[in-house]
Amino acid sequence: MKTTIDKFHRQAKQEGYRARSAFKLIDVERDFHIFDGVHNVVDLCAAPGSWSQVLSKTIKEPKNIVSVDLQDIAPIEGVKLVKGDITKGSTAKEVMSHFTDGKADLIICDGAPDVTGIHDIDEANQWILMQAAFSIMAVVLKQGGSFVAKIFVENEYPHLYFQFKSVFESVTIYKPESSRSSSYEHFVVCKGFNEANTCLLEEVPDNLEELPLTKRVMTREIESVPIQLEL
Ligand SMILES: C[S@@+](CC[C@H](N)C(=O)[O-])C[C@H]1O[C@@H](n2cnc3c(N)ncnc32)[C@H](O)[C@@H]1O
Repeated sequence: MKTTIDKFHRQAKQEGYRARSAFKLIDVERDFHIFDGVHNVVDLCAAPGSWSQVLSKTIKEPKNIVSVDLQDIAPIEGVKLVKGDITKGSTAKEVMSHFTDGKADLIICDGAPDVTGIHDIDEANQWILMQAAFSIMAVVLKQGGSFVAKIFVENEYPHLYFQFKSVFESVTIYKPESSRSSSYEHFVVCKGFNEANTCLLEEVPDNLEELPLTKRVMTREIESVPIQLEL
């Protein structure tokens, strides 16, 4: 396992990426072709910026890449930087202000909250972050678009699959080769967004945390929904 960690870390340095996470997005692209025909992208929770570096190198002109994080991100060629909290509706509105002629083709989110060390709290915080990304996706993604988000809460995968499958043609829960096998992290890779039934930007409250969590609305029957795991 150490060899694998070293390999991606070393490769990131050699190729000028700010973090080894770059290879997780490269793995997703290799296996799902999420960049095909894509020009407008939102990278949520983007600092220090290795996913945005991959986008900057790979997405073809004319491109519009908007990257958001609570923390500052050092400039990346061709990338617009937004400093903001993705749990705030005002951030969704600011992201949209960068798309003057339409919406995004692709939204990606590698969000990870500050770790408290208390497992249940850490899981709940990651879930809230992923749900915030889903809310932004629902107003910013265009019909037919794709969405990729990091997930941690294994017990919630069936709920999550049901939630995403209601608005996407295909949903896969995926473990990239470059993701440490010791980490619980997976990525939900969704393609073919159907924007019918999603809300309008004007309906988004400034604080998304005021909305009830989808997790609490789900019932146990939903746990029988089959999920596609690619481990
Ligand atoms: C694993 S890092 C992302 C790495 C990035 N994909 C890359 O390749 O460089 C997780 C990021 O989530 C950000 N984050 C956590 N909570 C956030 C929030 N509420 N709004 C925006 N960003 C958040 C953190 O600041 C951190 O930079």
